[in-house]
Amino acid sequence: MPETYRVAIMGATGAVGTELLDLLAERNFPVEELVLLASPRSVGRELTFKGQSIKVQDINQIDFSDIDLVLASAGGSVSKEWAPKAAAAGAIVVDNSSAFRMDPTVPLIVPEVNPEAVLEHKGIIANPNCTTILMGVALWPLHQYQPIERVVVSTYQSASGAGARAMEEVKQQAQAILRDEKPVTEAFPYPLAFNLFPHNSPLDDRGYCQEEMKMVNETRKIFGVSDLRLSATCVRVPVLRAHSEAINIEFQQPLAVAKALELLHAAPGIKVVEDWDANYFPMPMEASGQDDVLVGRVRTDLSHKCGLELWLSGDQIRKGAALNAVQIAELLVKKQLLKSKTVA
Ligand SMILES: NC(=O)C1=CN([C@@H]2O[C@H](COP(=O)(O)OP(=O)(O)OC[C@H]3O[C@@H](n4cnc5c(N)ncnc54)[C@H](OP(=O)(O)O)[C@@H]3O)[C@@H](O)[C@H]2O)C=CC1
Ligand SMILES: N[C@@H](CC(=O)OP(=O)(O)O)C(=O)O
Repeated sequence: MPETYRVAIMGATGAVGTELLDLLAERNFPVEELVLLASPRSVGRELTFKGQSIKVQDINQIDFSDIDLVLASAGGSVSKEWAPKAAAAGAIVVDNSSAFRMDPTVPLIVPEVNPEAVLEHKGIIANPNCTTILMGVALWPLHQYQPIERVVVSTYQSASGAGARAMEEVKQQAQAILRDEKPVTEAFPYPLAFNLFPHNSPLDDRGYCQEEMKMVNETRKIFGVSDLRLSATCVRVPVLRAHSEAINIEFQQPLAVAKALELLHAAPGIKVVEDWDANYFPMPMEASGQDDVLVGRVRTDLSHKCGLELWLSGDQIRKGAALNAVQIAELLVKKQLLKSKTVA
């Protein structure tokens, strides 16, 4: 009999949490028992897993020594409090928040890039930032063949990055504006419908916001290149659940477009989408719901002899968050690092 596991989802009612629930079912993850956790607001609410209704529980009432795997997706402060407790009780925590990503003792993993880092875990594994995951999947096969010197990336990020409430807000704003009413803004600082603005995370004194510096620092850690030169500009756009990115890459030596396409076609987690005659390239509407990162519009940078440019769209909630976390959990199973505890 294959081993089965007691799995807890922290933040089960959120945008990422509900996707985790769907993915565990869809990918037939070997679940023995599923424990759903959210804020006190949601205790008693029922969610469905494989046709079975499961009640959301209070995190304070859970004994983590009964749990084998925790998929944490309830924000940084909840993870900071609960992930170390769960790990100390013997569970492995795959944490979606940014709380532990840059901790040198915590592996930061994109399974298509650095799956072997799973072997170094000490109870907590961090899931990278969504824009970072999507870019990493696309850049890694190119970097393996021709080392990257420098990256300049501009992002076009969906409302889903700010959670389920923000997705609802952008829909409500669109309806209000179409009725000639003033849009309500709560999740975001400004109206997002029919608008865009630089990413709404705090700025540092050099003019970079947190999201932009996550792309720099997390990519360096995942690629194992501590001095990789990378500059990002992150922008929130009125799209529901897929992020797009325009990426300019400078390699050590020139990389032909045909070779780059060959590498991208062969790489895991990528679907090349381009029809130049039809001016058809990756679109967030088509990326939504897909597991693969859609990559296309690969062209030579006319301004630099070692430059290449590409465009991508990827589902922020899926590969940008929940799918990457479930793939890390699958790696733990495959490498026999996840142990099923005997519960009295
Ligand atoms: N690349 C990545 O890995 C990504 C990571 N994330 C991370 O995942 C987190 C969740 O994102 P998302 O699903 O979009 O956000 P949502 O706002 O949609 O969901 C938040 C979830 O956390 C729960 N929660 C809030 N406060 C507490 C608490 N005090 N105790 C227990 N549960 C709590 C909420 O429960 P309730 O419904 O009861 O309020 C809800 O289930 C983010 O904060 C971020 O850290 C998000 C996107 C990408
Ligand atoms: N990157 C998300 C926000 C987020 O959840 O990021 P992180 O997981 O790094 O906290 C966005 O689009 O805004």
